[in-house]
Amino acid sequence: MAGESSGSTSDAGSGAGGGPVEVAGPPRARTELADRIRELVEMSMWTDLAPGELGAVARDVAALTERLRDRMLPSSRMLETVDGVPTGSVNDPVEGSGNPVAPPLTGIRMGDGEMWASVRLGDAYQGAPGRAHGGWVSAVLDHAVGRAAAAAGTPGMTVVLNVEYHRATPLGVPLEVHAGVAGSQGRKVYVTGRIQYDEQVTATVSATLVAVSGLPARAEHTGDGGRA
Ligand SMILES: CCCCCCCC/C=C\CCCCCCCC(=O)SCCNC(=O)CCNC(=O)[C@H](O)C(C)(C)COP(=O)(O)OP(=O)(O)OC[C@H]1O[C@@H](n2cnc3c(N)ncnc32)[C@H](O)[C@@H]1OP(=O)(O)O
Repeated sequence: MAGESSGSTSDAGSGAGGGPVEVAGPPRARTELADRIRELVEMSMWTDLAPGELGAVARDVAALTERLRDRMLPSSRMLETVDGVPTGSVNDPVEGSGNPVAPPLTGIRMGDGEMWASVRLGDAYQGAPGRAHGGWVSAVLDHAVGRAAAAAGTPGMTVVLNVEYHRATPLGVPLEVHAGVAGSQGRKVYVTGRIQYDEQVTATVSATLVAVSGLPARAEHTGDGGRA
């Protein structure tokens, strides 16, 4: 996979010069499909079509789903492997640009035990009126701390996630996400992180992860979906 411009990611970790490493995107056709589905979801929240027209749109959507069902993998993309290693970043429900459920994360940069990314939470992610749902804010931070731990070469599972919501996290704007490993003890890896909008930190996280052997220290994009 290494060296391919689409469908593979850079190693999680520092670049040759020690600086952050850009993470390449997945195959364009998969991102495009997921983007169009995201727009569909968002528009379903805004549309004021009459019920009869909504019914017709629903039938159109069902027809598109049938078209996708036409040719299926033996198991869902969530379980796809590359060289026998389970991978997740394209299909991840937080990060994955190929997963329409994901906001997703964009402009991901990996450093040594650190990650940075942007995310825009659209109207579908609203909790309290006009602000992002706290569960999604937590999900973004959980993912960020997982990536930072993996970037330190100690991929693991979150066992503690303490999120503090300092102020409203706004919808529909580019938010900046950062997480970095603060220390470790045995298999436990301590990671802190934050989400901010326009220099204002809206939420912070302090997490403990337990390093689990067998998890990949790098995230690769999946298979050949969308390239054909
Ligand atoms: C995760 C995939 C990473 C892939 C990386 C790929 C590359 C990067 C790409 C993309 C980034 C991906 C980012 C993913 C983001 C998603 C993250 C999630 O959704 S995580 C799901 C929620 N968390 C769980 O479901 C864990 C549930 N817990 C467990 O399954 C077990 O506890 C497990 C496997 C984590 C550890 O179990 P044991 O049996 O191996 O180990 P024991 O001995 O119980 O614990 C080890 C140490 O941890 C402490 N510990 C365990 N739980 C603790 C807790 N709740 N609080 C404090 N310490 C705890 C223990 O006291 C022990 O400490 P002492 O070594 O004795 O000092």
